[in-house]
Amino acid sequence: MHINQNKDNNKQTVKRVLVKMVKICCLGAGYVGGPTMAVIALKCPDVEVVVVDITSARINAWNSEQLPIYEPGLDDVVKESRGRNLFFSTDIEKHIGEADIVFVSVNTPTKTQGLGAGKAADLTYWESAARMIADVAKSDKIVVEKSTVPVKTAEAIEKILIHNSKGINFQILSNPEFLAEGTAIQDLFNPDRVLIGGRDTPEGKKAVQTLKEVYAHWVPEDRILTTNLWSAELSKLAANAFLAQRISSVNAISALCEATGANVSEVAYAVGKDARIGPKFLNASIGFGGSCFQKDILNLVYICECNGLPEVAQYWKSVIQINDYQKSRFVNRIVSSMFNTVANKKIAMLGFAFKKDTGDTRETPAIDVCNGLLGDKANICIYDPQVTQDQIERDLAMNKFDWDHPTHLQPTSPMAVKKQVTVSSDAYSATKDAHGVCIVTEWDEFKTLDFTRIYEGMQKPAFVFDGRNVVNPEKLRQIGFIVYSIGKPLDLWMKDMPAVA
Ligand SMILES: NC(=O)c1ccc[n+]([C@@H]2O[C@H](COP(=O)([O-])OP(=O)(O)OC[C@H]3O[C@@H](n4cnc5c(N)ncnc54)[C@H](O)[C@@H]3O)[C@@H](O)[C@H]2O)c1
Ligand SMILES: O=c1ccn([C@@H]2O[C@H](COP(=O)(O)OP(=O)(O)O[C@H]3O[C@H](CO)[C@@H](O)[C@H](O)[C@H]3O)[C@@H](O)[C@H]2O)c(=O)[nH]1
Repeated sequence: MHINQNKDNNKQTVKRVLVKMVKICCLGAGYVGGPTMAVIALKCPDVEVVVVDITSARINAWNSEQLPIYEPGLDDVVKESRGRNLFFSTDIEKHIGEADIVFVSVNTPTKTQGLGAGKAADLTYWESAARMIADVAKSDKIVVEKSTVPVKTAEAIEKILIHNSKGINFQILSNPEFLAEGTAIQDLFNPDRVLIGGRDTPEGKKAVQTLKEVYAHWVPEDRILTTNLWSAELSKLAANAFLAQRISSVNAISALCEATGANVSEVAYAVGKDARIGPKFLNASIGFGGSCFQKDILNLVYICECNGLPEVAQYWKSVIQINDYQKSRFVNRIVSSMFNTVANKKIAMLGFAFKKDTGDTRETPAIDVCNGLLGDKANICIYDPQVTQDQIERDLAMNKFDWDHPTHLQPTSPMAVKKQVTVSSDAYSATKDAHGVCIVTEWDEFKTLDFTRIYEGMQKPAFVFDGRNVVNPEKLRQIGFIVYSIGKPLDLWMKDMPAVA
């Protein structure tokens, strides 16, 4: 028995040695590439994962104690695998050359110039990644679209690769990412689904199976969906459009709540109790932000227009129009409540990130609120627990859409950093001597602030404008504040004032 056991062990060892270690290279060490690859490395110790990037500062940060992005749980995941089977490098050519599977998770910003400007996806970074893969590849590769791209991008990428292939076989897969920032690690550990689109050929099916085996290390098989390439690409755009549409729907209702005395939290709760609708993603807010929703809907709108579907394009465009309306409605509430002027008044802004638990500020509604208030000559003092002063200053000096390019390629606007904006290291100093406080990010710590202390330090009348419904308006009114909460019955002070000037 002892001898047999040894034989079995030997057989397994031989089997292990014969199975070649799968090597993955990911182009793009950003919010998607970094966490996604860190989780693959953690869950698949038999796979070597190298994340590469053209921005060396980002790679240096991934190799340091201070990771380049803030994401709960990310530090532990990276520390567990880094140096074992997870590596971060700027040697792009070497690692593409050695990889079996190449993920491409580079920026796909909205075009700012030329055909489709303001709507279409800018595929410059994707195309240069594809050309680099074709240039340096010496063996067959599976190329995986991880970035969010227009439908039919795989076809274009395939053409670039095949026309430059030198006899190498490339299989293109679409494997869009559905993680949300702030919950990226739990989303990756326990995804609702993993979607893999591929060609319906024997080679295509084999490539799908290879990628499926990577995810099957920890994702139950029934959650790994396989489709054709175009369905996978379109599902990603459609999922984001549906999610954003829910927010615009509840935000549109929030305006009606304010006009009628209904309470948007009660309405959303009652509506969400319908099992067909469901309770999630119905929080009225100052408007959605983040690098994805607006960009991806604009991209969808452009694709509809290009396919001769103007009515469908208009339908999705209205989701963004309501979002813009919600942001300007918020600014107008602030200005009209404060005697129609905020000139030279200190307004404290609590939060700047586009949602809690992230330091990401891409397309954050805070930028629009700042610009709206600055247009009315306010002095703004900002506090966010995760966003640096440098980032805030860059955001306020940048032109729309420039934020979504690699950091070292971001054009800086000639506009000087605004003198009317200061940044504080805590909520109490930010609100000291302020006329009004606006809450733009739903950080948990804002729920437990000592508002009596804040009230005492402020100018009177003291206003709170809660764009995230994080404070209890009644409790704040008892302290003495005039309170505006999105979609909630209006303070007597605001009853007859116009919501939109
Ligand atoms: N952020 C999210 O939550 C999220 C979720 C799902 C999908 N996506 C999509 O994933 C893609 C990446 O998003 P992100 O948020 O990670 O962006 P990001 O800006 O954080 O990261 C992209 C990285 O790609 C690098 N890069 C650009 N061109 C390169 C090249 N040719 N070779 C190597 N590196 C290159 C950049 O330097 C940058 O570090 C986008 O298409 C986005 O829409 C994002
Ligand atoms: O009920 C809600 C839910 C969200 N938001 C806002 O909507 C924006 C986006 O939030 P969320 O979707 O949670 O974060 P993202 O990281 O932008 O994730 C979205 O965009 C990613 C990029 O494509 C997708 O992968 C995710 O599935 C999709 O949720 C933020 O400003 C939120 O504050 C609301 O206002 N109300």
